[in-house]
Amino acid sequence: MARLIFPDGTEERDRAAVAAAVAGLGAQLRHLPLPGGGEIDALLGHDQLDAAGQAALLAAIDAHVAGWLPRDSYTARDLAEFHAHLPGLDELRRKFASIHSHPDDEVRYILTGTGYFGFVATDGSQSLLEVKAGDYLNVPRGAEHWFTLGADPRLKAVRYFATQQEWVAIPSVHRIDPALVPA
Ligand SMILES: CSCCC(=O)/C(O)=C/O
Ligand SMILES: [Fe+2]
Ligand code: NI
Repeated sequence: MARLIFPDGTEERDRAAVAAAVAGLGAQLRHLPLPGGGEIDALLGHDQLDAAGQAALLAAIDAHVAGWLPRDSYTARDLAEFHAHLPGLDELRRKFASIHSHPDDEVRYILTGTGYFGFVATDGSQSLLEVKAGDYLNVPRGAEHWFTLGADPRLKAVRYFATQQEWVAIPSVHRIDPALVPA
């Protein structure tokens, strides 16, 4: 389950407290465990799926989230796959690991792996949310945040787009608190 990490090294692991803190940041965190076994597990086991595999995984997740994420709440979705041999991984890491916002809600459903979403509160304080499989996060348009992968860069997430069909970022004047930058 998600945990919040603060610059002083303290953490919050209580599920309700983490969700409340994320809500206080203007985002929404929910948890929907993935269905076990069968086709999904086999697909999640591949670091990089081909187009047919990606389509099959997205279709399976569509069915899984149908009651949770109404189809009319997004116009497009795609599968983000990160792993150590992903071409351009370092550039992607740099792109995501600078504070930015989006003109569209940033809606992510984590399928496998571990990732970190950083947030800037209105008072300027920063915190890091660790997310894993089954975590659903909605960062509303305009909310300042960043994203980093863990030491093991493997992560798969479905990205849902409410309006534009692609990733657009608006840079922030803020810089990440050094205490929240991985050593
Ligand atoms: C977990 S999906 C990749 C990260 C991303 O799309 C984004 O905008 C992070 O802030
Ligand atoms: Fe983002
Ligand atoms: Ni700001």
